Amino acid sequence: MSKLSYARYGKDNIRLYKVDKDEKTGVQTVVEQTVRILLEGDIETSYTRADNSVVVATDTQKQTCYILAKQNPISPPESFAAVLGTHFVEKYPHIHAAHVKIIQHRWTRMTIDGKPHPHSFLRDGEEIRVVESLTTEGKGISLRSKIEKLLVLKSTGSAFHGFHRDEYTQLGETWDRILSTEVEAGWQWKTFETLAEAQAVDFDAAWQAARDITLKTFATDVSASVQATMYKMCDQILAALPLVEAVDYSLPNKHYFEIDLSWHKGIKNTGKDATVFAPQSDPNGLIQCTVTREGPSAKL
Ligand SMILES: O=c1[nH]c(=O)c2[nH]c(=O)[nH]c2[nH]1
Repeated sequence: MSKLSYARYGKDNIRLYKVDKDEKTGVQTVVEQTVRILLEGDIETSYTRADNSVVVATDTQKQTCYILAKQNPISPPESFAAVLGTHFVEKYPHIHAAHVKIIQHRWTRMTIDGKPHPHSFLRDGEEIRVVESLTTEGKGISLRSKIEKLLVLKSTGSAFHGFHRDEYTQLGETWDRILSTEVEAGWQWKTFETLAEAQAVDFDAAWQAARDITLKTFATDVSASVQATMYKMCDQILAALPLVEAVDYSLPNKHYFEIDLSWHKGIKNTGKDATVFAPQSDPNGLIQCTVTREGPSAKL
Protein backbone atom coordinates (compact mmCIF):
# COMPACT_ATOMS: atom_id res chain seq x y z
CA MET A 1 0.00 0.00 0.00
CA SER A 2 1.23 3.50 -0.80
CA LYS A 3 0.05 6.96 0.14
CA LEU A 4 0.38 10.29 -1.66
CA SER A 5 2.05 12.42 1.01
CA TYR A 6 2.76 15.60 -0.97
CA ALA A 7 0.97 17.05 -3.99
CA ARG A 8 1.22 20.51 -5.50
CA TYR A 9 1.05 21.42 -9.15
CA GLY A 10 0.90 24.52 -11.28
CA LYS A 11 2.71 26.64 -13.86
CA ASP A 12 6.27 27.86 -13.40
CA ASN A 13 8.26 30.43 -15.35
CA ILE A 14 5.24 32.38 -16.59
CA ARG A 15 6.94 35.43 -18.05
CA LEU A 16 4.90 38.60 -17.81
CA TYR A 17 5.39 42.15 -19.01
CA LYS A 18 2.99 45.02 -18.44
CA VAL A 19 3.22 48.59 -19.63
CA ASP A 20 1.35 51.49 -18.09
CA LYS A 21 0.85 54.37 -20.51
CA ASP A 22 0.09 57.82 -19.13
CA GLU A 23 -1.73 59.35 -22.12
CA LYS A 24 -1.50 62.90 -20.70
CA THR A 25 2.27 63.01 -20.18
CA GLY A 26 3.35 60.28 -22.63
CA VAL A 27 5.33 58.67 -19.83
CA GLN A 28 5.29 54.86 -19.91
CA THR A 29 6.20 52.57 -17.02
CA VAL A 30 7.09 48.90 -17.46
CA VAL A 31 7.13 45.89 -15.15
CA GLU A 32 8.58 42.46 -16.00
CA GLN A 33 8.02 39.42 -13.82
CA THR A 34 8.45 35.66 -13.72
CA VAL A 35 5.56 33.96 -11.95
CA ARG A 36 5.18 30.52 -10.36
CA ILE A 37 1.77 29.20 -9.27
CA LEU A 38 1.40 25.95 -7.28
CA LEU A 39 -2.02 24.75 -6.12
CA GLU A 40 -2.99 22.38 -3.33
CA GLY A 41 -6.36 20.83 -2.47
CA ASP A 42 -8.52 17.80 -3.11
CA ILE A 43 -6.42 16.72 -6.06
CA GLU A 44 -5.21 13.31 -4.86
CA THR A 45 -7.35 11.38 -7.34
CA SER A 46 -5.61 13.05 -10.26
CA TYR A 47 -2.43 11.28 -9.12
CA THR A 48 -3.85 8.05 -7.75
CA ARG A 49 -6.76 7.37 -10.14
CA ALA A 50 -5.94 9.40 -13.27
CA ASP A 51 -8.99 11.54 -12.46
CA ASN A 52 -8.43 14.76 -14.42
CA SER A 53 -11.81 16.22 -13.42
CA VAL A 54 -10.13 17.80 -10.38
CA VAL A 55 -7.32 19.31 -12.44
CA VAL A 56 -7.41 23.05 -13.16
CA ALA A 57 -4.99 22.74 -16.06
CA THR A 58 -1.67 24.49 -15.67
CA ASP A 59 -2.49 26.16 -18.99
CA THR A 60 -5.67 27.56 -17.39
CA GLN A 61 -3.51 28.88 -14.55
CA LYS A 62 -1.26 30.62 -17.05
CA GLN A 63 -4.22 32.15 -18.93
CA THR A 64 -5.67 33.30 -15.61
CA CYS A 65 -2.37 34.97 -14.79
CA TYR A 66 -2.52 36.96 -18.04
CA ILE A 67 -6.19 37.92 -17.54
CA LEU A 68 -5.68 39.01 -13.92
CA ALA A 69 -2.59 40.94 -15.03
CA LYS A 70 -4.77 42.81 -17.52
CA GLN A 71 -7.46 43.52 -14.91
CA ASN A 72 -5.19 44.47 -11.97
CA PRO A 73 -1.96 46.33 -11.32
CA ILE A 74 0.88 43.76 -11.25
CA SER A 75 3.05 46.05 -9.18
CA PRO A 76 3.71 45.90 -6.29
CA PRO A 77 4.30 42.16 -6.77
CA GLU A 78 3.09 41.41 -3.20
CA SER A 79 -0.33 42.75 -4.13
CA PHE A 80 -0.48 40.82 -7.43
CA ALA A 81 0.61 37.60 -5.68
CA ALA A 82 -2.27 38.10 -3.23
CA VAL A 83 -4.70 38.73 -6.13
CA LEU A 84 -3.61 35.52 -7.89
CA GLY A 85 -3.67 33.37 -4.76
CA THR A 86 -7.06 34.66 -3.67
CA HIS A 87 -8.50 34.03 -7.13
CA PHE A 88 -7.60 30.33 -7.20
CA VAL A 89 -8.75 29.66 -3.64
CA GLU A 90 -12.06 31.52 -4.10
CA LYS A 91 -12.85 30.33 -7.63
CA TYR A 92 -12.36 26.57 -7.11
CA PRO A 93 -14.02 24.99 -4.05
CA HIS A 94 -11.65 21.99 -4.10
CA ILE A 95 -8.50 24.15 -4.20
CA HIS A 96 -7.57 25.03 -0.62
CA ALA A 97 -4.19 26.72 -0.96
CA ALA A 98 -2.24 28.62 -3.58
CA HIS A 99 1.48 29.26 -3.49
CA VAL A 100 2.53 32.14 -5.72
CA LYS A 101 6.11 33.22 -6.26
CA ILE A 102 6.86 36.34 -8.27
CA ILE A 103 10.32 37.46 -9.36
CA GLN A 104 10.37 41.10 -10.47
CA HIS A 105 13.23 41.99 -12.80
CA ARG A 106 14.82 45.41 -12.94
CA TRP A 107 13.89 47.83 -15.67
CA THR A 108 15.26 51.16 -14.45
CA ARG A 109 14.28 54.30 -16.34
CA MET A 110 17.15 55.74 -18.41
CA THR A 111 18.41 59.24 -17.71
CA ILE A 112 19.15 60.97 -21.03
CA ASP A 113 20.70 64.47 -21.10
CA GLY A 114 20.04 64.65 -17.35
CA LYS A 115 16.32 63.90 -17.70
CA PRO A 116 14.28 60.74 -17.04
CA HIS A 117 13.40 59.23 -20.42
CA PRO A 118 9.65 58.61 -20.95
CA HIS A 119 9.93 55.12 -22.43
CA SER A 120 13.51 53.73 -22.26
CA PHE A 121 14.87 51.49 -19.52
CA LEU A 122 18.01 49.57 -18.62
CA ARG A 123 18.82 46.44 -16.64
CA ASP A 124 21.13 47.95 -14.03
CA GLY A 125 22.31 44.73 -12.42
CA GLU A 126 20.97 41.26 -11.76
CA GLU A 127 19.27 42.21 -8.49
CA ILE A 128 15.72 40.87 -8.27
CA ARG A 129 12.72 41.61 -6.08
CA VAL A 130 10.95 38.43 -4.99
CA VAL A 131 7.64 37.65 -3.32
CA GLU A 132 6.62 34.27 -1.94
CA SER A 133 2.95 34.06 -0.99
CA LEU A 134 0.63 31.44 0.42
CA THR A 135 -3.11 31.99 0.32
CA THR A 136 -4.97 29.37 2.37
CA GLU A 137 -8.74 28.96 2.43
CA GLY A 138 -10.08 30.50 5.65
CA LYS A 139 -6.59 31.34 6.91
CA GLY A 140 -5.67 34.46 4.99
CA ILE A 141 -2.64 35.51 3.01
CA SER A 142 0.97 34.98 4.06
CA LEU A 143 3.51 37.17 2.25
CA ARG A 144 7.29 37.17 2.31
CA SER A 145 9.17 39.86 0.39
CA LYS A 146 12.78 39.44 -0.65
CA ILE A 147 15.77 41.17 -2.15
CA GLU A 148 18.07 38.76 -3.98
CA LYS A 149 21.30 38.98 -5.99
CA LEU A 150 22.23 42.48 -4.79
CA LEU A 151 26.02 42.42 -5.11
CA VAL A 152 27.90 44.85 -2.83
CA LEU A 153 31.50 45.46 -1.83
CA LYS A 154 33.33 47.81 0.53
CA SER A 155 37.08 48.23 0.21
CA THR A 156 37.64 49.08 3.89
CA GLY A 157 35.59 49.60 7.05
CA SER A 158 35.42 45.90 7.90
CA ALA A 159 37.38 43.91 10.47
CA PHE A 160 37.39 40.37 11.82
CA HIS A 161 39.33 39.65 14.99
CA GLY A 162 38.87 38.12 18.40
CA PHE A 163 37.39 34.94 16.96
CA HIS A 164 37.91 31.57 18.62
CA ARG A 165 41.37 30.10 18.06
CA ASP A 166 42.58 26.55 18.47
CA GLU A 167 44.88 24.05 16.75
CA TYR A 168 42.63 24.09 13.64
CA THR A 169 42.83 27.87 13.18
CA GLN A 170 45.04 29.30 10.47
CA LEU A 171 43.20 32.54 9.66
CA GLY A 172 44.91 35.68 10.92
CA GLU A 173 43.05 38.49 12.61
CA THR A 174 42.38 41.60 10.55
CA TRP A 175 41.39 45.15 11.41
CA ASP A 176 40.97 46.19 7.79
CA ARG A 177 39.58 43.89 5.12
CA ILE A 178 37.47 43.91 1.98
CA LEU A 179 33.86 42.93 2.58
CA SER A 180 31.69 41.72 -0.29
CA THR A 181 28.43 39.82 -0.38
CA GLU A 182 25.43 39.08 -2.54
CA VAL A 183 22.52 40.20 -0.43
CA GLU A 184 19.60 37.86 0.06
CA ALA A 185 17.23 39.55 2.51
CA GLY A 186 13.66 38.58 3.36
CA TRP A 187 10.89 40.05 5.47
CA GLN A 188 7.81 38.12 6.55
CA TRP A 189 4.60 40.14 6.85
CA LYS A 190 1.91 39.52 9.46
CA THR A 191 -0.84 37.30 8.04
CA PHE A 192 -3.43 39.35 6.16
CA GLU A 193 -6.99 38.16 6.67
CA THR A 194 -8.35 39.61 3.43
CA LEU A 195 -7.10 40.76 0.04
CA ALA A 196 -8.22 44.32 0.85
CA GLU A 197 -6.15 44.28 4.04
CA ALA A 198 -3.05 43.21 2.10
CA GLN A 199 -3.66 45.74 -0.65
CA ALA A 200 -3.75 48.61 1.87
CA VAL A 201 -0.01 48.13 2.54
CA ASP A 202 2.62 50.26 0.79
CA PHE A 203 4.87 47.37 -0.26
CA ASP A 204 7.00 49.56 -2.54
CA ALA A 205 7.88 51.91 0.32
CA ALA A 206 8.71 48.90 2.50
CA TRP A 207 10.98 47.42 -0.18
CA GLN A 208 12.70 50.80 -0.60
CA ALA A 209 13.18 51.13 3.17
CA ALA A 210 14.61 47.61 3.50
CA ARG A 211 16.95 48.19 0.58
CA ASP A 212 18.07 51.61 1.86
CA ILE A 213 18.74 50.21 5.35
CA THR A 214 20.69 47.30 3.86
CA LEU A 215 22.90 49.55 1.74
CA LYS A 216 23.38 52.30 4.34
CA THR A 217 24.26 49.82 7.09
CA PHE A 218 26.61 47.91 4.81
CA ALA A 219 28.38 51.13 3.82
CA THR A 220 28.53 52.95 7.15
CA ASP A 221 28.78 50.24 9.80
CA VAL A 222 32.36 49.70 10.93
CA SER A 223 31.82 45.99 10.58
CA ALA A 224 33.07 43.66 13.33
CA SER A 225 31.80 40.67 11.36
CA VAL A 226 29.14 39.76 8.82
CA GLN A 227 27.08 38.44 11.74
CA ALA A 228 27.15 41.74 13.67
CA THR A 229 26.42 43.88 10.60
CA MET A 230 23.49 41.77 9.40
CA TYR A 231 21.88 41.81 12.84
CA LYS A 232 21.92 45.63 12.75
CA MET A 233 20.18 45.50 9.36
CA CYS A 234 17.45 43.18 10.68
CA ASP A 235 16.93 45.29 13.80
CA GLN A 236 16.47 48.50 11.81
CA ILE A 237 14.08 46.92 9.29
CA LEU A 238 11.89 45.59 12.11
CA ALA A 239 11.83 49.09 13.62
CA ALA A 240 10.95 50.71 10.27
CA LEU A 241 8.21 48.24 9.24
CA PRO A 242 5.66 47.64 12.01
CA LEU A 243 3.67 45.05 10.01
CA VAL A 244 6.73 42.87 9.48
CA GLU A 245 7.12 39.99 11.95
CA ALA A 246 10.52 38.60 10.98
CA VAL A 247 13.53 39.68 8.94
CA ASP A 248 16.11 37.26 7.60
CA TYR A 249 19.40 37.55 5.76
CA SER A 250 21.56 35.01 4.00
CA LEU A 251 24.94 36.54 3.19
CA PRO A 252 27.81 34.80 1.45
CA ASN A 253 31.19 36.18 2.53
CA LYS A 254 32.91 36.61 -0.82
CA HIS A 255 36.57 36.49 0.08
CA TYR A 256 39.36 38.56 -1.47
CA PHE A 257 42.76 37.11 -0.65
CA GLU A 258 45.96 39.07 -0.24
CA ILE A 259 48.73 38.03 -2.62
CA ASP A 260 52.31 37.87 -1.36
CA LEU A 261 54.45 39.41 -4.13
CA SER A 262 57.63 39.74 -2.05
CA TRP A 263 59.27 37.00 -4.16
CA HIS A 264 59.46 39.58 -6.99
CA LYS A 265 62.04 42.24 -6.14
CA GLY A 266 60.61 42.46 -2.61
CA ILE A 267 57.31 44.08 -3.73
CA LYS A 268 55.22 44.97 -0.69
CA ASN A 269 51.60 43.79 -1.17
CA THR A 270 50.46 42.57 2.25
CA GLY A 271 48.84 44.24 5.26
CA LYS A 272 48.57 48.00 4.83
CA ASP A 273 50.49 47.77 1.52
CA ALA A 274 48.01 45.36 -0.08
CA THR A 275 46.42 46.81 -3.22
CA VAL A 276 46.26 43.82 -5.58
CA PHE A 277 44.00 41.00 -4.36
CA ALA A 278 42.75 37.65 -5.72
CA PRO A 279 38.93 37.48 -5.65
CA GLN A 280 37.80 33.97 -4.65
CA SER A 281 34.82 32.29 -6.26
CA ASP A 282 34.79 29.43 -3.75
CA PRO A 283 34.62 28.34 -1.06
CA ASN A 284 32.75 31.21 0.61
CA GLY A 285 31.49 31.82 4.10
CA LEU A 286 27.70 31.76 4.40
CA ILE A 287 26.14 33.62 7.30
CA GLN A 288 22.40 33.47 7.97
CA CYS A 289 19.99 34.76 10.59
CA THR A 290 16.33 35.49 11.26
CA VAL A 291 15.35 38.22 13.71
CA THR A 292 11.86 38.49 15.20
CA ARG A 293 10.24 40.88 17.63
CA GLU A 294 10.18 40.43 21.36
CA GLY A 295 6.66 40.71 22.75
CA PRO A 296 3.33 40.64 20.87
CA SER A 297 3.38 40.79 17.09
CA ALA A 298 2.13 43.79 15.12
CA LYS A 299 -1.55 44.28 14.41
CA LEU A 300 -3.06 46.39 11.64
O1 LIG B 1 32.48 38.08 9.23
C1 LIG B 1 32.97 36.94 9.30
N1 LIG B 1 32.32 35.99 10.00
C2 LIG B 1 32.79 34.70 10.13
O2 LIG B 1 32.16 33.85 10.79
C3 LIG B 1 34.01 34.42 9.48
N2 LIG B 1 34.77 33.28 9.41
C4 LIG B 1 35.84 33.57 8.62
O3 LIG B 1 36.74 32.75 8.33
N3 LIG B 1 35.80 34.87 8.22
C5 LIG B 1 34.68 35.42 8.76
N4 LIG B 1 34.14 36.66 8.67
